[in-house]
Amino acid sequence: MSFSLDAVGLVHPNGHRALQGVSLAAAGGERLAVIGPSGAGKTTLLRVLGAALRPGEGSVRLLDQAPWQLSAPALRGLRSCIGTVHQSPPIAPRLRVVTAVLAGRLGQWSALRALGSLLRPSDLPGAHEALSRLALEDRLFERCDRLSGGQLQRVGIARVLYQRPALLLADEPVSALDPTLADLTLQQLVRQSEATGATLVASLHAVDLALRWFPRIVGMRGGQVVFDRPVGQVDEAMLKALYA
Ligand SMILES: Nc1ncnc2c1ncn2[C@@H]1O[C@H](COP(=O)(O)OP(=O)(O)OP(=O)(O)O)[C@@H](O)[C@H]1O
Repeated sequence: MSFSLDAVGLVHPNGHRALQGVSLAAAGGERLAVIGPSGAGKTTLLRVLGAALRPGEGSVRLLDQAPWQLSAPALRGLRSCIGTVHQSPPIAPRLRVVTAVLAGRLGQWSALRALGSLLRPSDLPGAHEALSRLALEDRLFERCDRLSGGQLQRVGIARVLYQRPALLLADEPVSALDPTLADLTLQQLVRQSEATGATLVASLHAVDLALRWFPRIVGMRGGQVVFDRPVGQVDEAMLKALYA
């Protein structure tokens, strides 16, 4: 199993319950889209899958490990095998695009190599290849604060493609992109999953994109999974009820 959640519940520090009784599992290489209205708990779910949030209830296994029973170094090692595409990527504004992309492998490199790469980019062909998949190769040496929101979002995705994680999580990965780029970007995420065997979980507001690119659709509402079906079994009535 790539991940499995059993009866997971999570209450945020302000007392707001974001997840309740969530059970969900996926085998390596599966591709799931998580859809549902704003506030349904999609981001919270992805943060649990990224070992960034520890739920108060239920059990979590990620890449065959129980993250919250690991030592700190082992947890860091597990996190380096999980890649997250954020809605707004956490990228320092003054960083050059090439450095931001190469940072995808910082967790896998020795401290010396990581430091060296920050000072002098060590794998230009790798960064170029990841950026060219998102039509951004001409921005290799641009500073990140000179990019548009959509370009920055694609740099964040190139970084995760370069990382080559075993579990690839994408939180609204195409929210800042026009329809053509959104399609190209999802195609690249799917290709990555096919080429590397990575499990891909993406939260999406664009239901049409979820249905086009993902074989399995998970509907969330009010912190709960309300359906989990192969795409061919998701119909209009289910979508209407989900967003009602
Ligand atoms: N850090 C936090 N502290 C307190 N409450 C939070 C926090 N993060 C999320 N929430 C609350 O938890 C619920 C689920 O939020 P979450 O961001 O997971 O939903 P979502 O489905 O991703 O929403 P959206 O589609 O708008 O991004 C919401 O009611 C939200 O207000």
